[in-house]
Amino acid sequence: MSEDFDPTREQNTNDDDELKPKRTLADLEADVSAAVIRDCKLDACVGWFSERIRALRRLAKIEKTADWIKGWPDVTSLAPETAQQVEELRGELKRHLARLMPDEFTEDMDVATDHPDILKRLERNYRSRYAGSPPALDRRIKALLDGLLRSHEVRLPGTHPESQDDHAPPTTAQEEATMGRRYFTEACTRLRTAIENENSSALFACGGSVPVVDRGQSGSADRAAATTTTGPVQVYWSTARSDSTARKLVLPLDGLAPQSSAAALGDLVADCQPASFGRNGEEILDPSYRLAGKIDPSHFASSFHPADFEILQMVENVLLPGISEKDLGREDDGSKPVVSKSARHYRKLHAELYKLNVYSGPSGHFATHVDTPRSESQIGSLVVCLPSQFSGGRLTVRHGGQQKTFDWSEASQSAIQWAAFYSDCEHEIETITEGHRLTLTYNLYITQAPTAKIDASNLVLQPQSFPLYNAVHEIFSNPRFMEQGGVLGMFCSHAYAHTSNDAHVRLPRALKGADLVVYSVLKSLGAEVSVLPVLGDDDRAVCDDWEEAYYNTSMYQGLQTYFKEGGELPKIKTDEFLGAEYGRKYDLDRRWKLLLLIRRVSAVRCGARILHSIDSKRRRNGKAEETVAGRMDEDEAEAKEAEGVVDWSDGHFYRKRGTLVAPRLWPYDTTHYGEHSSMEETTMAAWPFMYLPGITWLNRPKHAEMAFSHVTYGNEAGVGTQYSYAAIFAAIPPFEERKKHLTQ
Ligand SMILES: O=C(O)CCC(=O)C(=O)O
Ligand SMILES: [Fe+2]
Repeated sequence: MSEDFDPTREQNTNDDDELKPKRTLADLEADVSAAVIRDCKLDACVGWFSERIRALRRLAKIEKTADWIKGWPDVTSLAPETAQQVEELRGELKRHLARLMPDEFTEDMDVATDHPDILKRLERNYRSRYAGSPPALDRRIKALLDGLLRSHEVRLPGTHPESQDDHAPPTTAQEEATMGRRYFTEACTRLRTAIENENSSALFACGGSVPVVDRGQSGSADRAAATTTTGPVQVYWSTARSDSTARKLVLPLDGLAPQSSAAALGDLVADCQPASFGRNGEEILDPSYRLAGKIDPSHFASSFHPADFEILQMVENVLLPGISEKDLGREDDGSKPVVSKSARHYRKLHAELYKLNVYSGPSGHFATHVDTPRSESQIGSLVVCLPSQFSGGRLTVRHGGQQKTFDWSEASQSAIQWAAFYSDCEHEIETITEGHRLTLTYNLYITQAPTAKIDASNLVLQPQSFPLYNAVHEIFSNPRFMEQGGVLGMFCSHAYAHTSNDAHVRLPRALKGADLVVYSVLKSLGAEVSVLPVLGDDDRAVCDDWEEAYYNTSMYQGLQTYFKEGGELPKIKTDEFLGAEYGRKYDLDRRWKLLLLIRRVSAVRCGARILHSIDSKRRRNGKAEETVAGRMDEDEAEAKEAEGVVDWSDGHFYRKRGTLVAPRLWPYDTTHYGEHSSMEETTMAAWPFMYLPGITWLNRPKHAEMAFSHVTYGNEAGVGTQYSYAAIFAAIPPFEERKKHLTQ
């Protein structure tokens, strides 16, 4: 779409009056709202009826004839009892219509003859793809819908008795609104800062060392020393070319025994194969990127085991907060373990030996990379550096603008040193200038039965101990902040395999670092929290309905006429998926409001664009007054002021975009659906999502994951790929409800 596209170009007139729009954006918003509300009410009534009539047919075991597919069966051909039931349902439909739209419908109307429009809707509904088995809605997405609905309901035009604050002097009400808005923006900014601080202080890597002592002197009876120090380490290896007898190396080198000599170390180094690394799914050898040797675990063994030194417990304490000695239920004296089942159950690490690597001076190194996860449950990597003299070779791990460096050269001869970090953290090994840096690498997996029930509020056992807690507590304590409830969205700080088959059982349990803190803090303060995928970048959703609408000529031309000539509002194109189904089981009023909430309406944004074009034309003619362009600029300035915080509070709910959110974690998929369908329909078929307006986003996405691929046809066949982002959503209860969580 070109910025200077000017739809009024062909009009070639200088007459300003002719160019002056007959309607304003506010007119359009009001008209669109009215039209969409009417549509939602109609659809809700029709959907309600349609479900009942379908259930009735199934119950009466009647075949699905054309008659029924129309949703309006001919009662004369039915058994009297069924005919009566159909009539009762029709009566109910009329009552519903008459109640929701008294200006248009009455109870004594004849739907079939007076309202063919309703019959058409009915048939469409009856045929709809999801008519049979609507996807189940889980508790968490319901909480989001509730939160959004509650926070918008008061602002939806025509859904509440107008002028509640008619009695208050208008200026006071206005001031109050402005102050409320200012507070909201300011509170969101503070929240965002608190989350960022949490991100930057959260640990993503840890390390330690185990000094090598001469066991002959320290004595082996000392049990404490057994876990805090180590004797020399033995490494056994074999190679394909050597005979079957294993070779042996004892580290650190003592230069006395043949197996602890420079020659033995030289043998091991010589028996290594060049170490590759993964790039675009391929194993690559590129010494400029990685210069190292490796031995696979099938060809070596060592006397070192991380479990002997409680290294895994230490890593668990840092990378899986929530698991501590205390949480594991050990009494202080270590005697009677009182197992807190939940804590023990949740998050433990399992280490799997992956490689022996040797980085040798003067040029061994490994440039910045991220370790390829070997499975969806891999959460991190553990590197154990065996005692062997070397210089250089610092390991630096980075996450979210922070970094941690492990310099093992100084104690390289005298200790086993180790580091562990989350899998998605970038890291690099600087050049080894001298000696040999030998490491054992382990993949760290999170272990629990994937079916274990999750109550993630317990994951971080003391959410109160985090500074974020105080920030959230304070903000939640203010009735100005989402007084009616609302929804906060935060993109995850770490990457997760969130489009894997079992992601929905692993998350939120596998949340890392600050993500878990955010999750637990919000949860402990009464929010309903979930991790869900978002398609596309916050409000700039993947399926650009704006572009679609822009080029949808009938709507576009209709809107032009609407503005220029004061014509009728064109038919409003809307899109919502899962609409009726998501309203199922709710009462009728809730149902139409839900429809209204999740319906994607692009007419207002399309109209704003058209007005903008007209404005530019008029400006060029030198007669601009207060223009839409000016208003859009103002909006933009306002948005900037909020620094990306999307604020719903102005109530112009068709002017801002919503977010495409999948109602749960879907696995990656591929589809051929794209052949004759729009991108949006294809997305819906492969990866169903909901359009949710009014989420307050506190940050921007960081890690994308492939959501689905689709084969495209048309001029050129190809494969398209859609990405999604894991985000934490918090449905914030209304002030009155959340007060009870704020007592501490
Ligand atoms: O040896 C190290 O410090 C890190 C090794 C590493 O990054 C790897 O093997 O992927
Ligand atoms: Fe690595």
